[in-house]
Amino acid sequence: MFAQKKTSPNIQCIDALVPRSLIACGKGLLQAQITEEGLCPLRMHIKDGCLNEIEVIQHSKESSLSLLLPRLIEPHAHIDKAFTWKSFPNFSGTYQNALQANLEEQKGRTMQKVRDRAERSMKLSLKNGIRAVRSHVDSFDSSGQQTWEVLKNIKSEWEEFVELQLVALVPLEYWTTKRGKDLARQVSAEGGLLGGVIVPPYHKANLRELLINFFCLANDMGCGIDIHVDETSLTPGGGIREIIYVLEQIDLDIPITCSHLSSMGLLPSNPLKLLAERIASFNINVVALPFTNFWLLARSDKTSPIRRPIAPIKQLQNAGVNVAIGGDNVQDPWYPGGNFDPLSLMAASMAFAQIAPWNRLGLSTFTTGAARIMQLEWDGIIDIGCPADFVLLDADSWAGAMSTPPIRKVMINGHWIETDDLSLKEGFLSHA
Ligand SMILES: O=c1cc[nH]c(=O)[nH]1
Repeated sequence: MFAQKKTSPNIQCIDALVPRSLIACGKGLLQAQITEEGLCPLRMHIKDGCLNEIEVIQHSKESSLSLLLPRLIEPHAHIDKAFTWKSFPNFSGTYQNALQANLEEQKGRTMQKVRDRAERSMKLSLKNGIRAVRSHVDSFDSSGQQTWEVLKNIKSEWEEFVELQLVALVPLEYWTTKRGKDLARQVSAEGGLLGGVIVPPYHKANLRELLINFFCLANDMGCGIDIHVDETSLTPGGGIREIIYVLEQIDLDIPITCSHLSSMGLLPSNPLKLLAERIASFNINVVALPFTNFWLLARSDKTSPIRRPIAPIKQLQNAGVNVAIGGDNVQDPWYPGGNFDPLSLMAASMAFAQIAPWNRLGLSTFTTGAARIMQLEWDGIIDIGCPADFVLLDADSWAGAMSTPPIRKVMINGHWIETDDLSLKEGFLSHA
């Protein structure tokens, strides 16, 4: 099924269907066919780890080509607690019980346990076609220090294969303490981001003070911010309004990402539009997290929820906000499913949020939008000179790719990766 060949010792070609919305506008590509799903049949010439030439090819209904994408991005994960569901389940599925089980799990954390979970997360990410992961890290006190230490090592061990960004996740109050400030210095030195949580009840005066302290600390340290905001169905948009109130008082020179923004989706359309415009005016990025939100929020024992709290992805995009979609928790007290599979997340997002990958803005939530949030070196646009960093799917249409998570091959800098046996990292790169 996968069509590849070598045309000379160091040039190889892949004939594939490539999303039109990810191809830089090359004059030579204007005559390329475009399928009804927005896919162009192209011959990709790869040399010295980069895309060297893009050639238009003919494609008929009978000839079957595979779908080729830039490797994808996980902009919001928790690899330190992934796979803890078995020991710390949360059968009630409530936010409160998730938090309680999470805190229980932290008490018995060892460095080995964190390493095992993180390695499993990174292996799955690589195998499933992910090139970068941003993980929030429970960073409170001494267990947090140990977790951070392990993940710092994992980050450098994996850098050749998957870029790992780390966000220190602590209560906002922690950033006012001496320990918090020491942690911020450490995170800054290690190139990480500062994080936190804002959920109701919102005590405005106190929250504003905490936010000013947090923003100024991050700014002084030169650290980006990625904060859990409004993961709730109560007081719609209450936390993000306070963030904006504070941002109006201070000047910041750091990137800001708000993850979740779930309750904002419950606002009526006019206030929602105005709030989205204010979010855009402060260049705040948003990461929507449908799996965890649909599982935890708007719960009641006897009714199935009809109105679902989730970031209003399309309204935010229409207002000019950069939005990505993340997988969030994987098999932990916050969500029992998930597998670091971006294709499964894409398929679920079709149902959760009517996000279609043949739509440019829809696809951007997994590709260019997510790359911008993580400030990755490559924006994910397929162009001459871009890295040959691809995932090739055993599917010849978007519908096929979304119906069952497809078998896939992963290429990094022009080399196919052997992902069948992920026990040894050294064995990943196939130089054949
Ligand atoms: O792990 C966490 C922590 C907060 N909120 C989540 O959804 N997951």
